Order: sequence, then C-alpha cells, then structure tokens
Amino acid sequence: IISVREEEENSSRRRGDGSWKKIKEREGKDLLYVERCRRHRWRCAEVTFTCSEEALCHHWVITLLFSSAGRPKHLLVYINPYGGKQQGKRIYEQKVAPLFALAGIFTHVFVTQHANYARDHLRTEAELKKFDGVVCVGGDGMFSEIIHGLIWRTQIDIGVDPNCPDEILLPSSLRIGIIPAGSTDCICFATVGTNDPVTSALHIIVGDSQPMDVCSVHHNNMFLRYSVSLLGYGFYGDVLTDSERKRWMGPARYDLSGVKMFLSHHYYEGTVSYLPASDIVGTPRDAARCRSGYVRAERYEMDDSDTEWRTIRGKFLAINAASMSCACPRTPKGLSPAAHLADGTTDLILVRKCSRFDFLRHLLRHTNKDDQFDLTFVEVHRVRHFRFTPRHCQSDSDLELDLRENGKHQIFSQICRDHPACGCTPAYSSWNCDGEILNHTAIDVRVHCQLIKLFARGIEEPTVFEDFTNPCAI
Ligand SMILES: CCCCCCCCCCCCC/C=C/[C@@H](O)[C@H](CO)NC(=O)CCCCCCCCCCCCCCC
Ligand SMILES: Nc1ncnc2c1ncn2[C@@H]1O[C@H](COP(=O)(O)OP(=O)(O)OP(=O)(O)O)[C@@H](O)[C@H]1O
Ligand SMILES: [Ca+2]
Repeated sequence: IISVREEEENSSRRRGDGSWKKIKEREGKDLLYVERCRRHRWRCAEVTFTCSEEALCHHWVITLLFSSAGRPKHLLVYINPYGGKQQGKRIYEQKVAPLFALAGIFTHVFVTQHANYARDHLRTEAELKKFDGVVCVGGDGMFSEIIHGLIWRTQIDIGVDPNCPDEILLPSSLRIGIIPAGSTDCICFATVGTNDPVTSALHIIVGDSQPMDVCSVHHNNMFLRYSVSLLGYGFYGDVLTDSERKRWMGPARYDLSGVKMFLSHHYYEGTVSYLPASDIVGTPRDAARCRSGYVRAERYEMDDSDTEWRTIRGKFLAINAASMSCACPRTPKGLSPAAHLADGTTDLILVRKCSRFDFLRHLLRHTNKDDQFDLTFVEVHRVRHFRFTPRHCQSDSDLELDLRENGKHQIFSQICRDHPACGCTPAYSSWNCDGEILNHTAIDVRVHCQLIKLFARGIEEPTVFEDFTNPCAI
C-alpha cells in the first residue's frame, strides 16, 4: 500500500462483490496500492472502499498505516542531468516526485553540477542523520558515486582506514535507491528485474531492502575504487575506454565501441591469482538464479586461512569479475547468470585467446539460452579475493621463467610490446570498474559481503505474482 486518503467527493459508482467496494461515498477511503505488471514492472493503482461502521473503517486505516514500518520518510536525492539520454531531471520530476509526495516522503533534492558532486557531498557535507536513505537518479556511474561517498564516510566516521586492504568495512545504515536514467542501468536491472523509474520509486516507497556485496580494489595498499557489478580487463576495459570518447552518442556508444573492439581482437598477457570461495551455496554454472528472498543468513567476513591460492598465467581476451549477474537490457541473463547479489563472492570469468569466431560464439551466448561458459577457452571460478598482474609488470624472475618456458617467441613478443608502432597487440588494457576506468592495471580485489543495502527486493519469480487478468499486465 502506498497511501490511504480520505475521500472527499460524493459520487456513486457500480457496486462490486466482496468487502472491497469500488464505490465513492462520503466516508470512502482512497487506497493507492502497488499492482504487479509484466516483466517485473510495478504500477500504482487506486481503489476506493467504504465501510458501514466508521470505527471499523478507522481501525482498518490505522492497521494499514502500521504496516509502513521500515519505510523511508526522509530521502536525500541526487539527480544527474547528463546521464543516459539526459532525461534524469524530467524522469524524476514527472514520474517519481509525485509518487513520493503521495506517499508522504520528504525529499531534499540536489541536481549535480559536475561529476563527483554527489560523492563529495556525501563524503563531507551531507547531514546523513536526517535521512533514511539516498536516491540517485542516473546510471551505474551515479550509483557508483553514491556508494563511494557513503562507504567512505561511514569508515572515516568510525575510524576504519579505507586504504588498508585488510580492514573489515562497516556497512552504512542508509539504504540506496536507484531511479534508472543511465545507459546500462545494470545494477537497477539486476536488483529489481527491470529498468523502469516508476517501479524503482515504488520499491523505495514500500521500503524494500536488498543487501549487496561490494568489492574493494587496491593497488599496492592504495585504495582505488569499489565495484558492485563488473570489473573487466581486456574486452570490456577497451570498450569503455573507446566509448568514453563517444559520450555524445548516448547509450549507442557502447554498441559501436563493442563492434570496434570485437574487430580489434586484442589479447593481453598476465597472471591471475585467486582464492576460491569455499563453503558456498551453488556454483557459477548452476541453472538456479539469484531470486528475491535469497540472502545469506547474515553478513559475515570469511576466514580464508584454510584455503589455498591458485594461479593462472596466460593470454586473455577478457578477464571479468561479476559480483552479481550484471543482467541488463543488452544481456537479460547477465555476464554471470548464476551470480548472487549478497553471497560474499564474485565470479571470475577468464576468456583465453581464441579466434574471432569463437569469441563471437561466446558473446552471442549472452543473448540466448546457451551456456557462455561451456567453451574450452572460457573458465569461471567463484572467488572471494583475486589479484591480477599484467605481464609487463611481472617481476624479473617471473619474466625469466616465461622465457625458459616459452623460448624465443617470448623475446620477439617483448620487442613488439616495446615498439607498439609495429601494430601488434598492445601490452596492456585498462580495468573497467562499474563503468569507470582504473588508473592501475595491477590490482588486488576483495569481496565485502553485504556491505550496502538497496531499496529493492531482488528479482521475483514471475509465475507466482503476475496477474494476467489485470489490463496493465497485457
Ligand atoms: C553479437 C552480440 C553480442 C552481444 C553481447 C552482449 C554482451 C553485453 C554485456 C554487457 C555487460 C554489462 C555489464 C555492466 C557493466 C556496467 O558496470 C558498466 C557501467 O554501466 N557498463 C559498461 O561498462 C558498458 C559495457 C557495455 C558493453 C557492450 C558490449 C557490446 C558488445 C557488442 C559486440 C558485437 C560484436 C559484433 C560482431 C559483428
Ligand atoms: N552534473 C554532471 N555533469 C557531468 N557529469 C556528471 C554530472 N553528474 C554526474 N556526472 C557523471 O556522469 C557519469 C555518468 O553518469 P550516469 O551513470 O548517470 O550515466 P551513464 O554513464 O549514461 O549510464 P551508465 O553508467 O548506466 O552507463 C558518472 O560518472 C557521473 O560521475
Ligand atoms: Ca556476489
């Protein structure tokens, strides 16, 4: 239920059956409620009910209002006017603000003036005690600003050093809402099931709560960034680097850069070390999906002392870590369809050097029912902690070992790397960290189980809830 209002009009309508009567009378109450529609979308619907006894009616209203425990009353809202198709402000004003007003939510709205405005405001100025949650209107980049602001502020306030990779981070008490208005909207899509602003606003209003894992990324004990969706080196790093130059094109920039990078077919050498996640429910190859209600009993930090690190060296077209499915309109099942939002792990996907044709087969499988991991050049591991070192950063002893293992060929490829003008593959790519380029290629990544909470409930099983008798469901 979104809100209950006193009905002032005195009009009459056809009577229905049952106790909820669609008749407007003087004593009527207007009930605004959530109606489930197709493909995980929610809409606001209205019904007026009357009750012969005023006392009973009052009792109903009080009971309904008490069901509002856990709902936000005060929200801090940041709008990126330049995200996606630059519709953020319009979407918020026309579709979201009226719903918040109906639900009696007070908002303090900021339209961002530059990149990192929201992050810096949250880090230093925002009076967080006054709010129950933070809402961002924009894409994954805006969401990233919000978590960077909130996580940093929470750690500083309690004296945890965010630069220290071994620190156990403390969660913020504020939940985060996403009103999708970006180019990919993968975090919204993977936590709600759709990228629809009205649906997201309704999940915020009813006070849903979905915990989520966050990866911290460090380079030599220096904090770089947090990631909740994709950390991608090689293909997705190169697509992002190329697409940033085409920002003016809007969301289509990713497709154009995607085709360009697919044709470039660059591979990168390096070493990946990872700590496999033990004591986990499921594997990345499971048919089961992360669905609403699946949350590990409680937030916890793992004791990794018994588990052994594994190391893989090679030539990779892509190295991807998906901390959640990364489902989005481009790939409705996601980069790692069985990944979980809040299980304290990330799925490390290694795509080794292969032919263009094979890589295309792998990419195409993101869009159909076939398993994108069921290919000889692709492997996937569920991990809690991993490191990557590009080959040109490897220690001298590692390079010597490579030379002994691979002979003269290595010497020539080293010469090529030192002389990029010869047109061979570049020595290193960049990391795409939730849509931002990292400044370093050698990184150390740890998963922090359930570090943040969203106003969402995960993806619901559609068969249980869709009401096909309702016109909005058709
Ligand atoms: C042939 C069709 C193949 C379709 C393959 C679809 C795979 C799409 C995978 C998308 C994964 C998105 C993960 C989310 C990452 C976000 O944290 C981040 C911030 O918003 N978004 C991106 O980095 C934005 C990344 C956007 C990447 C788009 C890649 C498009 C690839 C197109 C390849 C075409 C080959 C055609 C050959 C003729
Ligand atoms: N006022 C502003 N002017 C310029 N850039 C901004 C402003 N406010 C936020 N930004 C930056 O814009 C970038 C993109 O924002 P956003 O994530 O909303 O859209 P997007 O990149 O189109 O979508 P997606 O991240 O889903 O691909 C973010 O990195 C954010 O830091
Ligand atoms: Ca996870």
